[in-house]
Amino acid sequence: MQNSGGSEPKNSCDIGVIGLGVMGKNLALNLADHGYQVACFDLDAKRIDAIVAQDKKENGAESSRIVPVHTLKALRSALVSPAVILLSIPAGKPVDQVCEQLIEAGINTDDVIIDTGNSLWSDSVAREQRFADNFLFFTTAVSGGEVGARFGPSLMPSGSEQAWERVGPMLKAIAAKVDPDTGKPIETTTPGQPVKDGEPCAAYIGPNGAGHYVKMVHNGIEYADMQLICEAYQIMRVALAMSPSEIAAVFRRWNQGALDSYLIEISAEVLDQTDPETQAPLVDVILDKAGMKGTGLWTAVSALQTGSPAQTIAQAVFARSLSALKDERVEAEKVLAGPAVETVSETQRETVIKQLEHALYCSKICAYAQGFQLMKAAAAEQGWTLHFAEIAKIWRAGCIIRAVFLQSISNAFDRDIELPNLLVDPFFAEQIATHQQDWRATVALSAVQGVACPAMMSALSYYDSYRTAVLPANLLQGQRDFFGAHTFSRTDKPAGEKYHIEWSDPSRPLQLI
Ligand SMILES: NC(=O)C1=CN([C@@H]2O[C@H](COP(=O)(O)OP(=O)(O)OC[C@H]3O[C@@H](n4cnc5c(N)ncnc54)[C@H](OP(=O)(O)O)[C@@H]3O)[C@@H](O)[C@H]2O)C=CC1
Ligand SMILES: O=C(CO)[C@H](O)[C@H](O)COP(=O)(O)O
Repeated sequence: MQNSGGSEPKNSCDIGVIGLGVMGKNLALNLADHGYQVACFDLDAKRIDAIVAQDKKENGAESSRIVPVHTLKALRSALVSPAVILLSIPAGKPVDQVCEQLIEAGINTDDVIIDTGNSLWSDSVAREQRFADNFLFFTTAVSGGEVGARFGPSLMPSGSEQAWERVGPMLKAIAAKVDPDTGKPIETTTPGQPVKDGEPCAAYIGPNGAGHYVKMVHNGIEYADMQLICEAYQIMRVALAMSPSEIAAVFRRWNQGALDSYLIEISAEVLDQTDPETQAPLVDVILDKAGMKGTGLWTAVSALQTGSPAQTIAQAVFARSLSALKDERVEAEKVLAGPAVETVSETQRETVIKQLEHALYCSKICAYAQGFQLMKAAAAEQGWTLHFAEIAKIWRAGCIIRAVFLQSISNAFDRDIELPNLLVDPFFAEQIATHQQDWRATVALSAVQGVACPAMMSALSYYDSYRTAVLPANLLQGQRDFFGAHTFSRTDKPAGEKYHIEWSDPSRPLQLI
């Protein structure tokens, strides 16, 4: 159905979209490219006009494939029954408000509302229960930013299987696609010519909450991946005295190998960009205060709550927090001493860059290992059955962390569905064994040079802790028992048996508690 923008048709649209911001507008156009009739609503009528205009322009047509609607009631009336409505609005209260307004607008109990925002996973669990008598609340977390939403995002759907049966074909259609033979993304950025073949980067994750949890961890990994790349940049910039464009060239080279990823690719683009106003490298005029919307923070909090070690992800969050203390850092630089060292000589440069490439790769393996370990812990806690090979597969294209490396992760979980940690998969264990000396040399160099690399260092400590059969937690347990009678288990007795030393008694007797 074509629409000139004036009429509000009845019962003909396949799907409605509420919220025509960065993501919603592009998801709607993506749906239209796949042949769905889309009714679009936003609080701001200008955004509704804008999507109609953009659609006409992209298609060189007189009329738009988008059906504009100006009230939620009109939106519901425009849709076939049972209806499917996709929300692309800020997470939190707005989602509850719009759900309430949809009830008032006459939504039916068998209509499906899909929240596509970065909602907190526990909110999604609560919403399904809260709205159970009103409609089917479903979610699909989306990754891929503006371009992903337009031409193929990675989707992490969750909710009732009944709703998934209905919305699955639509979500699979608009998702990014991967060549099943190579595992590589099949890309397009041409409006009206969507990729139809290939494996879709959309797979049912599980009950409500599971999809948003997986997306949250995706973002936590995204934070770590970005921070690790930034640390590699900083080491080259400070310790090797390289220019942004020289570093961009290194990233482009790395992008041909194991580090091949969207984030490396865009980092090179950013570093090569000149500021149109000053002609300086753009990176030098971007203020070094990192923003964040919260999903990485939620991941770190969840890791702490589930007792799942995800220090590299947490360090990436802290690195953003520390970056925000710009004024304090400027003052601290004037008074706090760093090491008195020369930058690395030009003759050493290539060796150090090779070591850095391997350090980044090993650290990245650890960040992903932490993310998957966290999802495993959460799945056990929540009773979800998460298919990790499938999750790695749907991250191969469309999303921000898309990378060649995800195929290796998927293979690892295919080899062993119960794999406790990616680090012990034979492929990854061998990769780290091969490259660990370079990783250690890089971390040592950064310490000697006084270049902060919190994520890389924490990843190495994670690796060294994880491979250590006896950690100093034995001394820690002794300390706890000393000051608080917190008891300890013994290596030579069943783990369930608790012991205490009567520390105040000079003879320090051992008691079985
Ligand atoms: N941007 C990104 O890269 C990604 C974003 N996301 C998530 O997707 C969601 C949308 O993000 P994004 O498109 O970037 O955000 P935008 O701010 O660009 O767009 C949000 C849209 O929602 C509309 N809106 C807000 N409140 C309401 C309401 N109560 N009723 C109806 N419409 C409302 C806004 O309307 P108006 O401004 O006209 O008032 C706006 O059009 C968020 O949850 C975000 O976290 C997920 C993945 C990637
Ligand atoms: O979900 C996303 C991509 O996957 C968003 O881009 C995300 O919001 C970015 O997070 P932040 O603003 O905290 O850096």
